[in-house]
Amino acid sequence: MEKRKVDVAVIGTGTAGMVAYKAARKHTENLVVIEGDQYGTTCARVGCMPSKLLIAAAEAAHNVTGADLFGIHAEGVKIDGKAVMERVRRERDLFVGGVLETVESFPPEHRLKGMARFIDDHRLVVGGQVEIEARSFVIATGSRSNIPEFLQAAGDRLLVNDTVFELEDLPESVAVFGPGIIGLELGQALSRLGVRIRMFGVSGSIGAIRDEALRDYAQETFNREFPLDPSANVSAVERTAKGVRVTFEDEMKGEVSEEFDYLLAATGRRPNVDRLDLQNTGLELDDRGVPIFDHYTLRCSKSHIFIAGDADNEAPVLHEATDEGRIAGDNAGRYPDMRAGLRRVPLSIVFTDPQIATVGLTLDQVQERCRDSYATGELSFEDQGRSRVIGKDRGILKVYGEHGSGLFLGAEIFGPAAEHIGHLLAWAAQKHMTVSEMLDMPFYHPVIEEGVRSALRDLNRKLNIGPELVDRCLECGPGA
Ligand SMILES: Cc1cc2nc3c(=O)[nH]c(=O)nc-3n(C[C@H](O)[C@H](O)[C@H](O)COP(=O)(O)OP(=O)(O)OC[C@H]3O[C@@H](n4cnc5c(N)ncnc54)[C@H](O)[C@@H]3O)c2cc1C
Ligand SMILES: NC(=O)c1ccc[n+]([C@@H]2O[C@H](COP(=O)([O-])OP(=O)(O)OC[C@H]3O[C@@H](n4cnc5c(N)ncnc54)[C@H](O)[C@@H]3O)[C@@H](O)[C@H]2O)c1
Repeated sequence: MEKRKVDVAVIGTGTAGMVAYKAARKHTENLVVIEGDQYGTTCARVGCMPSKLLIAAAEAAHNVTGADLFGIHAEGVKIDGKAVMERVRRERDLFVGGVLETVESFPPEHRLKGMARFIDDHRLVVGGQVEIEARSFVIATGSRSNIPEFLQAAGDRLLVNDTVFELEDLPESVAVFGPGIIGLELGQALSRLGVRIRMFGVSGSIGAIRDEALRDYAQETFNREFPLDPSANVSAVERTAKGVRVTFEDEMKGEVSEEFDYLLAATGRRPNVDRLDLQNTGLELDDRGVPIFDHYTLRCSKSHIFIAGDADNEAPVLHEATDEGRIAGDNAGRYPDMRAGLRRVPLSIVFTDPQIATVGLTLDQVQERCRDSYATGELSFEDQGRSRVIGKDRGILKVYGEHGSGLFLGAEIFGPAAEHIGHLLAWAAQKHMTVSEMLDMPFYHPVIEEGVRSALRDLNRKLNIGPELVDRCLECGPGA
């Protein structure tokens, strides 16, 4: 077996791994970045980018078919499924191409292909052929779909995010399992592109929404477009000659069987740490087998091993993978000297319509931190001026603030432009602004952000800080 000795070994050449490699390389030229599968990253190849491309096509279709609201009737709308999927792949390949160029810019002696596993605290075997001894490591192995056993009965008609974008044409029908982030984004997009879908959940959860009222409202909203049961009772999944048959309990009809072309499993993801043979290291693991690590240094236990991205199972989104890769790579490079890295205010956005966004502390974290010492401001987008003008008037915004200090703590949104409002609120939370300070900022008219102002005013009133809330605010302009 070939043996190599390096300062730093980065395991995984996804987003976190590539950023970690670049950060570590500022400290040493004797390093290696390992990839066990394809280059190109989950985000570009089978995640963020192709899913957003499919959603963009769905939005275009929805804008046409929804134009009736404005008195505009588009006749004979035709969705060309092959063209839709071709564009998704064409644009996706451009994003992947950009990543591949970056990987190819790394010196060949720094790149290694093969699955890595630990044989002890300082040594890896890669692809069964190369032994790497390193002073420090970064685990950046990402995550993969977690598919419950009973869904495997769908056989070759079982889709996950790795395979769905490879479909040549849009199918006629898809059973979507998991009304989480992936299921909602892809399921709604498929539905808007004319695919018959039905969505099944187990735990009552919808897209990680914490607030019960918001969750119920979201369920009702999605149910206007496609059937979604977040607590479905599914008794069987079978492969049939045509596709997949799902047997489930319908509230009105009792036991029902429905046939679909495909079954899409969007039932959560698991970190890729189970194939690293971590038992050969001295790392302390949590109950999911993920190394215990420090949030600011990304150091696992008191070791020379760091972890970043989806592998650590903390905040499996792209900008966190990037931040964590930078911190972990820098610390692996400078080890045993270490630095606490910048961790940003949590921000999550789900690209459904209406969108879902969570900012700062979640409702349960607010309750844990403040007990009864917090208040919730609220706004319904149903009578928000700009939202009504553009016909995007479904939604609720909830904002949380602390009694006494008047600090803005966090927010949950199911509504229009949540991707933008989420950023606005995240920036305010990271700057530790009080609700009053946020209300001192300018608000144009007529914009959706005026709804944010209304929610903040409601919050300040409930915190006994703000001015009295008036029913019809004249200075706000009509509909604000
Ligand atoms: C459908 C979908 C849509 C998404 N949409 C969004 C979005 O809109 N916005 C957002 O912020 N996030 C989104 N995400 C999440 C985002 O894609 C991930 O958080 C991010 O890509 C994680 O990056 P990573 O570097 O941790 O993992 P990856 O990019 O998966 O990289 C891990 C790499 O490690 C390799 N590897 C694994 N094990 C080994 C081993 N033992 N040896 C060697 N190599 C190994 C893998 O092959 C892989 O290349 C989405 C995810 C999915 C699935
Ligand atoms: N816009 C974005 O930022 C974006 C988009 C997609 C994915 N992601 C990331 O990917 C991660 C994984 O997404 P995900 O949607 O797979 O996971 P998720 O945890 O968001 O949702 C999984 C859903 O599947 C349900 N479920 C579990 N077992 C089931 C079963 N047997 N039958 C039916 N439903 C079942 C769960 O109750 C949950 O609702 C997310 O946490 C997110 O961080 C982010």
